[in-house]
Amino acid sequence: MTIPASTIARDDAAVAFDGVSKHFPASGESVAFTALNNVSLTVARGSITGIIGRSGAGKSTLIRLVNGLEKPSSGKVRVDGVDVGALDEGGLRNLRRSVGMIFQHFNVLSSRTVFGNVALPLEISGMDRRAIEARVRPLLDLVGLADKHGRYPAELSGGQKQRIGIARALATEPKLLLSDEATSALDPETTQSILELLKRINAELGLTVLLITHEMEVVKAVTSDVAVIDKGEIVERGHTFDVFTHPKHATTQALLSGLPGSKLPEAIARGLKPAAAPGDRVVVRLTFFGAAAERPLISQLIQSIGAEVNIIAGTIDEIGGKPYGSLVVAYGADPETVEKAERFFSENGLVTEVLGYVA
Ligand SMILES: Nc1ncnc2c1ncn2[C@@H]1O[C@H](COP(=O)(O)OP(=O)(O)OP(=O)(O)O)[C@@H](O)[C@H]1O
Repeated sequence: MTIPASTIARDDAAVAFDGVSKHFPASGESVAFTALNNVSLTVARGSITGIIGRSGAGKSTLIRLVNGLEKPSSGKVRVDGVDVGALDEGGLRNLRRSVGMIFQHFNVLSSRTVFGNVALPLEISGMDRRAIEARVRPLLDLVGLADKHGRYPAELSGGQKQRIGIARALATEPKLLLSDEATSALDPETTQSILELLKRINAELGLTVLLITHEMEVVKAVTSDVAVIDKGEIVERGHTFDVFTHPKHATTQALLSGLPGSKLPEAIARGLKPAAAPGDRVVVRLTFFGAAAERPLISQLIQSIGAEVNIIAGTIDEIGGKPYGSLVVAYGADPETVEKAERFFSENGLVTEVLGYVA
């Protein structure tokens, strides 16, 4: 049964998009464009929710609707139950204080120290000096910049600049943090440390995080829930573990194929054939989760089919804290072996995908 988005209780939703479309009218040289088409989506309070899509899919437009930088052409965006499109200037100012945002290029002010950058939104809101000190110091501790409070951004690394961005976003004690490709300009190691920080903030402060990204690695590392956006439409959504282990839409499958560990060795990929000739071997990807990840599956498979099994590629990983494995194996493509193997896979609850055949 499908529950219409409009009847879902709002209480658990930090953000709710209800049939949201966004059309940009033609102007000058550019033709009219529909950036979002009838998007319905809820972001659960306390979750880290990822929205992933390719360049131009509509991610930034979606996130800009949340803090009122854009208004929907139709439909409603609610933050904490409040209809963003109906807010006046004062309402929008209040909303933006309760919604923090971090950016790909950090957007820190080079003329201000680390402390001065984090203090800025509080100065603007008219907070007195002592209260600002009391608010900013613990935030610098939280993001690991306490010893850098008097430094200027030019003296800091990209990861440290993003830590300023995060502390500044948290200064007004928001309930929701929006992250617009916040790790896209960082190297993989720094990305991991920033993602760890976001996870800690989510757990310790109970802050809801809505992040947009084009990187599946980011979604895998940090989110509990994910929505896949393609050409302005949500094409798949769910718990991150479920979407990663059973991707249904071609866009999700394509985005996942870029993850390290999911690729076949080049030499094998080149030699794959779509149909078997006599004596060929079938190449199969096995995906296993939870308890299956801890069993000696390959030795059991060899016993069951009574034939040789080659291991071609394999990866063990964690998605949303749950173990997950992917193994590519090859065995005889003769009907008897294939039937025994399929029986073994179904008895053991393994998800399988035939990738092709090799000589
Ligand atoms: N103000 C605007 N006027 C006209 N078209 C726009 C406007 N803003 C965005 N678009 C178009 O809407 C589409 C979605 O843009 P958006 O920036 O939301 O995509 P995105 O998924 O965030 O992409 P990227 O990852 O490249 O930033 C794009 O084709 C873009 O050209």
